[in-house]
Amino acid sequence: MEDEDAANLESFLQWATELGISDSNPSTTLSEEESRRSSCLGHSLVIAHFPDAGGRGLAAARDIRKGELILIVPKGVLMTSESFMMKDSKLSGSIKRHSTLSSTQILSVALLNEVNKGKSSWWYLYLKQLPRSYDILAGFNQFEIQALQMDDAIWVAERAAVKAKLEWEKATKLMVELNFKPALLTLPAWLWASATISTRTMHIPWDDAGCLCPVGDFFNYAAPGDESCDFKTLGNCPEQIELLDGRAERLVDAGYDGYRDAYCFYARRSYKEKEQVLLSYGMYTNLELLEHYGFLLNENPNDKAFIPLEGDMYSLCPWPQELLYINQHGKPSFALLSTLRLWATPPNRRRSVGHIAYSGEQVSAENEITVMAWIVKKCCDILENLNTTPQEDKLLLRTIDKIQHFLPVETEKLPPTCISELRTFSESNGVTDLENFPKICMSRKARKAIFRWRLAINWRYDYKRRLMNCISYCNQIIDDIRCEHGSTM
Ligand SMILES: C[S@@+](CC[C@H](N)C(=O)[O-])C[C@H]1O[C@@H](n2cnc3c(N)ncnc32)[C@H](O)[C@@H]1O
Repeated sequence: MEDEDAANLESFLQWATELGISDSNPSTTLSEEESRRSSCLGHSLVIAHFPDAGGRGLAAARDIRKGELILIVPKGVLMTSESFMMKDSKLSGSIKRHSTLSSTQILSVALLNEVNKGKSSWWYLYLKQLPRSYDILAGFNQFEIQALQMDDAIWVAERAAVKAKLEWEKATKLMVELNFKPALLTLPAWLWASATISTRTMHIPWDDAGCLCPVGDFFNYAAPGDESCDFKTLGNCPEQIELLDGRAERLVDAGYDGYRDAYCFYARRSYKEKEQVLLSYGMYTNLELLEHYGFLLNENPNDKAFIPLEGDMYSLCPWPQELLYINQHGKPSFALLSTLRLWATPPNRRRSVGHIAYSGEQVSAENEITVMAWIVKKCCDILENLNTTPQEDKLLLRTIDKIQHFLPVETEKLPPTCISELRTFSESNGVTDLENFPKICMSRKARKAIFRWRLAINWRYDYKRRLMNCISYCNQIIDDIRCEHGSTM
């Protein structure tokens, strides 16, 4: 199987090379040896495996400077609804008769249409490189969704599943017209196609659904941090300036370049040889990464924990609700604090102190204590009402580690909540006897189910840790104020 995968990858890279995909900047003079190279990779990038950071990905083939052009994928190789239709008049004619389908539905049908062609598809070698399954929320079953525990997260997952099913139902007539094989008319096939699009497409200006970009879609993700454009570093890379995101201070590491007629990828920072070269797909919280990409980051600077507020609080907030959150270190956001400070002010004084609250200043020591105490109580209430404590989640994660490594599970040492969740998981995978637990890892399907269950527990554990950090943060502020103003506060 590994030999077969390696052979498939080699054929794919040969195909990509013939079609003009290249990791060399055309304006760079290559050595004779490099010019003879038969692969589109090897000058700037090589395919490598990163078990803890996305699996298959691209590593630096040499030291790379920030801003360097590292990969070019010509327009002709991009898979877009337009390019699919150009190569297939039957598809194009049928799609015209289904004008109510969204651009993403059309791209999903077009992708499945290529899979339906098997070896005769022009993109066959690329299609063989696509993952066989995905872990995005739309594919979670009820048990996996409930394992998220938080109502908001459960709602996001259920919405994703319902949306995918509705889109599939609406596209079925077109897929029947196109004579898809029965297996490709099913919901699992649709979920595969829409997950391929969700996890791998890149933005193009002429189609909202984006494009699939062979080789370019091997880049794994790093969250955008503080990478404002450093013009001094870019001095040697004038082409990068063209990809500044309109506002001239934001560096975009990939984009369609109309001048080159190609998708171009630039290094967002400097890399040492063999380091993984990463791409920022956008700014996402961990729940959004799970929803759209099927993974979580241990350290995500853009992660946010939301807590439900009282109805009258929202009416005092002039900012969008997404700004009312607790950050990854447990600190309430500027908008959340400002809103709560105003809410904790008697209604007849709100007008006069509004400008203080909205500028992010404390209204008074007393007001600050009320706000911090409210947040502490809210976080404690949420934590108490969830099925498991963070410590129990940690135990479950350790237990899952054992299961994944085929080690025996000592259920007698686990608290009842963990046993109950283990039992529900095992029953939903056809094992009634917990002693036999490790055996269920034998099947690929069960391994995937365990992986998704682990993702859900990981997400809720991170959420709870943020709330606990927030409780410590707010209690510390209360203590500091009391210390400063005396314990009567
Ligand atoms: C565009 S693909 C990247 C290439 C992919 N690893 C492959 O083998 O084809 C995006 C997918 O890679 C995985 N991925 C990307 N970045 C990741 C990261 N930092 N941690 C874990 N998984 C990641 C996720 O499964 C995601 O949906």
